[in-house]
Amino acid sequence: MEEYLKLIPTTASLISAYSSISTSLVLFKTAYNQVIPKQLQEYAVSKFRYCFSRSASYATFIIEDFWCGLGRNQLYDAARAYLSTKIGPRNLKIKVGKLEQHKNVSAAIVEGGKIVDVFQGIAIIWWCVQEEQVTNICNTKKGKEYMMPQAPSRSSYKITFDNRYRGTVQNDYLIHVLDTSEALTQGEKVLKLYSRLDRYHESERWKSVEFRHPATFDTIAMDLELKKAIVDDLDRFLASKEFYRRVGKAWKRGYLLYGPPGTGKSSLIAAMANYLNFDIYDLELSSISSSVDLRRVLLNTTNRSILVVEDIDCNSEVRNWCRPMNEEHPVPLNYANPLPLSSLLNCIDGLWSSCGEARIIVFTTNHREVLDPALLRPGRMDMHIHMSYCTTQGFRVLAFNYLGIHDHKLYQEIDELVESTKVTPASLAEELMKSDDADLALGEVVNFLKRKKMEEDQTKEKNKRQRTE
Ligand SMILES: Nc1ncnc2c1ncn2[C@@H]1O[C@H](COP(=O)(O)OP(=O)(O)OP(=O)(O)O)[C@@H](O)[C@H]1O
Repeated sequence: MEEYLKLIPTTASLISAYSSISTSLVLFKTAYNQVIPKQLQEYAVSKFRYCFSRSASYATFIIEDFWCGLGRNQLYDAARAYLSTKIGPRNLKIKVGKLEQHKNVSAAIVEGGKIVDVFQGIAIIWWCVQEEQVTNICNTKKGKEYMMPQAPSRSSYKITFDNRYRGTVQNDYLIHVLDTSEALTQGEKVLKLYSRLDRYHESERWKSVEFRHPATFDTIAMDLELKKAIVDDLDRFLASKEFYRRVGKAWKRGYLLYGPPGTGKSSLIAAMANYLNFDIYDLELSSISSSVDLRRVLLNTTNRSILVVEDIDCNSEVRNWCRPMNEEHPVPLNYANPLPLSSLLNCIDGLWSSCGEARIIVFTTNHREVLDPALLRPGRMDMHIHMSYCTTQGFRVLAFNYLGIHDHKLYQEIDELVESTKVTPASLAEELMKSDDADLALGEVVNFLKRKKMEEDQTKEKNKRQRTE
């Protein structure tokens, strides 16, 4: 035992060993700095780093705001939301702000800022990078300076990590970032309405504005059974991801809305978008110059969105989708290089079958009867929705929207008039808006309907006379 005790160093001997080691280190450092030239020192350090980096090499992923010029990079947006939760006291300089729809102030890292995240024991370093805007000042032959147009500045995130964990980062960590950001932003989504400039402006990208249309299925005045059928169809479609995957079809649904102007086609699209929480892409076909352009435009739309092509019977590019001219609906043909219907539908089928996410396309027309049967064929547009003149059920919905009433003594008279005239919900909505007082507003509706009925009766009488003459 005594033998073993002798081997344990005393406190005094430990202190003396510590002081001699630290003195030697200081002496070594001084000698190293004084004797070894600076260049040689840097060479030694770089060699040391090289040896070290061979055992642990670092990989870098770059996440740009736009993905290969094709569209917005979802991962970039997700990273921004994700990183806002990772900001800590070490981030001395951060950006702060608040959107109208958010309850709290949000934070974001500044350009050049760094965040260290740990996932399954792997350290992942994030950098926020912003490419400088390039302003080129050029000289003309006459010596005058002029500014070249500025390229828009691009933002990106850079992540660095030990390359040995590349698979985990690529397959698990980035999915974790996407999932976390989705959970964080759930319920905060502000719908967007995207549109494009015409083909003469160099605008490849969609421009968006916030979409805050108040229409919902509750406020749409239409046949109740038809309304229920649309809602059920949308629900079934959303729940059928597995079905579409199994049968190898693009997870998309097409709706053709037809009916006279002012019957609520645009309102129904807005109600669908609000119900599904989908953005809207308003595609003006006259802005498309070729099939290649169409492809690029469609690639730039995001998943879970509604692509709308309004008034397809009026659109010059699709007039060849219409039957030849007839007296009632003069539709001139012979447009130069119109975009064939098949191009649009094939392009949609081809592109959307690989996106794996729900997409909806809506065509609207005031004249379904002039459309090419190819568009009306089953399988092209899944559901044809007739937006009709106002019905008595529809009027009840409108009256509740505008006056907040379920019943009124004038309803019986209004019902009879509505059933015997062709009035659009838009024109009735206009009458209802004339007063907040239900008696006055409904009085205006009765007068309007009586006038309408008289006009219609007169027209019928005139037509009858013309036919007998
Ligand atoms: N079915 C409806 N239910 C509720 N409101 C309606 C309905 N139809 C029309 N309206 C009212 O009339 C306005 C115009 O209707 P909307 O633009 O939706 O009709 P539309 O059929 O798309 O017309 P157009 O063919 O001219 O584009 C709407 O803003 C809304 O206030």
